[in-house]
Amino acid sequence: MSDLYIGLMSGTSLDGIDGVLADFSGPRMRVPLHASTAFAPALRAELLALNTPGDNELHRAALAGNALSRAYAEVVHTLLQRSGYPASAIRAIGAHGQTVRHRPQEFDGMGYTLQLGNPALLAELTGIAVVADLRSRDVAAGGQGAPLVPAFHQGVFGRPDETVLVLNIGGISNLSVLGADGSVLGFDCGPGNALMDHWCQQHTGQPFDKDGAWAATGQVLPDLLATLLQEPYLHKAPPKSTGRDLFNPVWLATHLQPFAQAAAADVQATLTEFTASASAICANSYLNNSKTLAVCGGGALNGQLMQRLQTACPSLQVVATDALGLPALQVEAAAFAWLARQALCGAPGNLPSVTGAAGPRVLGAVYPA
Ligand SMILES: Nc1ncnc2c1ncn2[C@@H]1O[C@H](COP(=O)(O)OP(=O)(O)OP(=O)(O)O)[C@@H](O)[C@H]1O
Ligand SMILES: CC(=O)N[C@H]1[C@@H]2OC[C@@H](O2)[C@@H](O)[C@@H]1O[C@H](C)C(=O)O
Repeated sequence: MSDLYIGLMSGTSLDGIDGVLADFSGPRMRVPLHASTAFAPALRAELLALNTPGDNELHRAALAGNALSRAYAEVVHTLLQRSGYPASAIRAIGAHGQTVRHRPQEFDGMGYTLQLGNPALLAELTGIAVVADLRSRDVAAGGQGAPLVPAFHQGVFGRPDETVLVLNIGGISNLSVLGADGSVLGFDCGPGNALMDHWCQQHTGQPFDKDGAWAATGQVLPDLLATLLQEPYLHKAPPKSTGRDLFNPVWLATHLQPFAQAAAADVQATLTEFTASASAICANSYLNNSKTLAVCGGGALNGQLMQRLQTACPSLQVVATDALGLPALQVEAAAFAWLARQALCGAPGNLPSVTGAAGPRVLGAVYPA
């Protein structure tokens, strides 16, 4: 009998939505289908704006949540149409929502993490149960609420004979350290594509630097790189998580002030090197006996970034997760299908060894079909 879930992810890159159909009926999860859609420009602009305090936020956040859920529903309908399955064949949708604030333990040890979306509307539009708000319970238990994917990474990429390192490079980058003994560590390394995307958009009008081709035309600026690498977050011990609350255009502009005369392509080359270095520092700190650094997220499609990462991690073979059986752009959405399944099974989704929560917790709120 099939055991089908849909996972939907729209992450900190704010590029759009990835959705997968995931089948858990066999001994190994399978992903028979992947669909993605870019955000409509107006929705993207509003979600981006809602990342920083502004006027009339509650109203605007609610409307943006509705628009996001409609876009999520379109991805679900595409997956159903292409697969031929009726809505009734899907047990649940794991819907991440759009993170617009992430301040897990900032305020007297109890903060919040906020993912916009309207899961009730998504359930209504699709006729499928929705599991949403997958981070708050971990935060309530004293955890970071992120990253959540390491437990899923362990199930899919973990090996009994060597430590496997998995690096997700989305808007923010996060590392999972999958021990041969089943132990799992994980934390956010720092910026992923967010800073490179911003600079590229500002100077070329393109939303991202395709294959890192623009960065490849520039020279890394050593003084700027050294300044960026001084960011205190990079030197904090885990558990830790971050987001656009820290790595945003204001942060970048502040660090760039003394380099106002620098050529834009050199800054892009330096941001690419910085992104690779911030992740490589993490990977190189947890080598154990690992041979492979498996990269997922859109960063895996940036050839220049992958090359810089390989140079910065000489003892590891840097590959996209495609080589390990799950394409780079499907991993996060598949993780949210898995998290929805955990919720319906009443099983924990978090790992206290990763998030620092007081214990394992069943994550998410369920909106029945
Ligand atoms: N061909 C490509 N060349 C260079 N960069 C690419 C390419 N394709 C995608 N990207 C980068 O990947 C980003 C999207 O990655 P992804 O979908 O993993 O982000 P996300 O879901 O927002 O991630 P997260 O939730 O982990 O922050 C784009 O914004 C872009 O920077
Ligand atoms: C709060 C939040 O949305 N965090 C995201 C973000 O994007 C990458 C990194 O920062 C990671 O911590 C997390 O996403 C993945 C899916 C996670 O929870 O594992």
